[in-house]
This record gives sequence, C-alpha cells and structure tokens, in this order.
Amino acid sequence: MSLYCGTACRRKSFWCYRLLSTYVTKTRYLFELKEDDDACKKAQQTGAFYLFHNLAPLLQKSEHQYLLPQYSLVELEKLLGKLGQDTQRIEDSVLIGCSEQHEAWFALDLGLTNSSSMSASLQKPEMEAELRGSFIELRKALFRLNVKDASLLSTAQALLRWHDAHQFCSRSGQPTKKNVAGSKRVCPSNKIIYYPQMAPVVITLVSDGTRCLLARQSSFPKGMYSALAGFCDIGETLEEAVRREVAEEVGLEVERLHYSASQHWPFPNSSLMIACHAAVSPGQTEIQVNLRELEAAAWFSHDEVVMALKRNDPYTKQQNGTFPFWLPPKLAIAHQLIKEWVEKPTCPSLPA
Ligand SMILES: NC(=O)C1=CN([C@@H]2O[C@H](COP(=O)(O)OP(=O)(O)OC[C@H]3O[C@@H](n4cnc5c(N)ncnc54)[C@H](OP(=O)(O)O)[C@@H]3O)[C@@H](O)[C@H]2O)C=CC1
Ligand SMILES: [Mg+2]
Repeated sequence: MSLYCGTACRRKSFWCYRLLSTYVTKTRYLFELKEDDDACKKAQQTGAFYLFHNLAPLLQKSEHQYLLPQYSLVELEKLLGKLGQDTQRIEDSVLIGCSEQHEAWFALDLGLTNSSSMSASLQKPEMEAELRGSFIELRKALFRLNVKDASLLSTAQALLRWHDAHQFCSRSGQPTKKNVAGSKRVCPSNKIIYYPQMAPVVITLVSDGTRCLLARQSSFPKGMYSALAGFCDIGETLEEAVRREVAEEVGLEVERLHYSASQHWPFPNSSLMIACHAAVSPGQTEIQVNLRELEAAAWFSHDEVVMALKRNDPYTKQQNGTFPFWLPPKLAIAHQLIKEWVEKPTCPSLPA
C-alpha cells in the first residue's frame, strides 16, 4: 500500500519525508523496504551488496585493519555469471541497513544453500580469487573492523544465520518463504509468520565498592576475564535474571543493580547483551564458583583492573608459563562496563 503525501511534494510513498530529520527519514525508508517487496526490489537496483560465504564475510586487508568491499547489483550479476551461477540467487539477500542518502545495503551468502533455490554452494577459493579478498570468520575479523562495519557485519551475519536455520515451518514442516527484505519468513500452507529473534543475555559487573568480580570460562582465550553473563530464562525480568545468574555462578546475592547499556552480540548465535552494574554488600563477598559454568572467578582491585585495561599484547606467555590477566576488547560491552567501573568504582544506588 502506498500513500501520497501532501500537496506540496506529491511524492508517492508511505510517508511524507519533507519535514523529517535525516534519522527519521532513513528509519521510515527502511520500514518501507521491509513492508513493501516491490520497493525493496527497486532499492536493490541502486543498492550495495556485502558478500558472505558460509557466514564468513568477504574482507580485504589493508595495513592495520580489514576493509569491507561492497558490490552493486550489476557487479554482482556479472560475478555470478562469470562463476556460472544463476542470478536468481540474489533473491536470498537480506536488507541490513541504508546510508543517509537512502542507498540500501544488502547481505548475500554465496556459500549457504537455500531450500527454495537450486543453486549450489560456490567454491570459496574460486570466489576469493575473483573478488580479490578473503572470507574471514567473523570471530577473527570483528576486532579489526571499525565500529560501524563491525556492527553492520554482526547484523548481517545474524540475519543470514537466522534465515539459514528457519527454512522450514516448525508446525507444517513445509519450506517457509522470506519477504524480499528478509525481515520475516512465512509458511505458505498455514500463513504462520516467523520473525528473526535474539536471545536476551544479562551481563553484570558485580562490585563490593572497592573491588570488582570477574570470571572466566574454559573456552575464553588464556588469561582473559570478563563480567558475569547468562541467558535470561523464560518469564524472567532483567533484574531477576541478574540476581539468578550471580547467585548461580558465584553464590552471591546482589543487593542493588543499575542498567548501563546494551549491545547486539553475534556469537555463538544472536544475543541482545543487557549490561548492568550490581553491588553486593562489603560483608558478603565470599564467592563459591560454580565449576560447571566457570573455570575461575575472583575479586580484582581497582589498580589491577586499570593495569589490565592498558595491556595491549595479552597473548604473550609470561616467563613462568602463565598468561597475564587481561580484559575483553573495546568492542565488547564487557569492556565498556569495566571501563565505567574504573572511572566510577562506587556502588550503584538504585534498588534491585
Ligand atoms: N559482548 C560481551 O562483552 C560478552 C558476551 N558474552 C556472551 O554472552 C553469552 C552468554 O554467556 P554465558 O556465560 O555463556 O551464558 P550462561 O551463563 O547462561 O551459560 C551458557 C550455557 O547456557 C546454555 N545456553 C546456550 N544458549 C542458550 C539460550 N539461547 N538460552 C538459554 N540457555 C542457553 C548452554 O548450556 P548447555 O550447553 O548445557 O545447554 C550454555 O553452555 C555468550 O554467548 C557470550 O558470547 C559473554 C561475555 C561478554
Ligand atoms: Mg555465564
């Protein structure tokens, strides 16, 4: 459905864009592309495509960081032709954002095969040579991207992964069909609509007023400690999830907590990280580590944390064979929580 806006501009669109801020017009343009398949197809003609292979983004190496190449629809069609692939494959692409000038951005995975398309998975080396880049695992690349690109690729990978895992209706078993933008999938037989999902995860930096509590899982890189994290259970509030996770993992009862910020985190699936500061009373700080969840947990002083934040070569083994204590990289919300605590290590004052 389209609406004409007021007499002054006569533009055929969902919205009258004339008096709105750049941010609002961009948001409403994206909304329109998600709702209107024809508008989204049209946007592909002038849009930019980011490529993936089995969820690894195509990147080009520059001196210190990775660059993100993008392709126009015409370039993509040429590339697929050259590789002997049907251009119908472009229908698998998903909308991931747009520029302020309304150039729509799409992501397309050329390694994953879709139940509804007959295209075979393309060979990675052949494509890398053609594209003069490399498909690099997001875990390895994320921390060498600028914040904007890292966020765009996290979104793209999460959406591509969700579509790959939701090709069939869980009620009818029939193949589901995505809309052009990829903001949903529908089962043609029973009309059930599936929307991309994120799992809410609380991440909490516990403090006793002078020290903060950090922990590590055995899967973490050697020497790295982070704030306590855990998936929310169904039916829980954030406050309940924080109190339960802290109790489960280190055996402490949180007295006060306050919200700091949130972050989309693509690993291992798509999580919405909700970051909080929490306090325990100085008299109740003896921890009992749940070894089924954590390898270790400990209280760290302000000075120790300040030193660890300065460490920029954390993987170097020390002479005694151990790895130095270090903290998650800047891009992780855990880093932000820890930095906030270093700047203001007092207990939060809001009631839990
Ligand atoms: N961005 C950041 O700064 C940080 C992000 N994180 C992220 O937070 C997430 C959660 O932290 P973590 O300590 O591992 O979580 P939990 O403490 O909840 O424990 C993880 C366990 O929960 C189970 N699980 C896995 N997926 C789900 C789900 N969707 N819902 C409910 N339970 C699930 C699994 O158990 P089982 O296998 O036994 O079924 C898993 O081993 C991690 O994925 C991690 O990547 C963590 C720290 C910092
Ligand atoms: Mg945990």
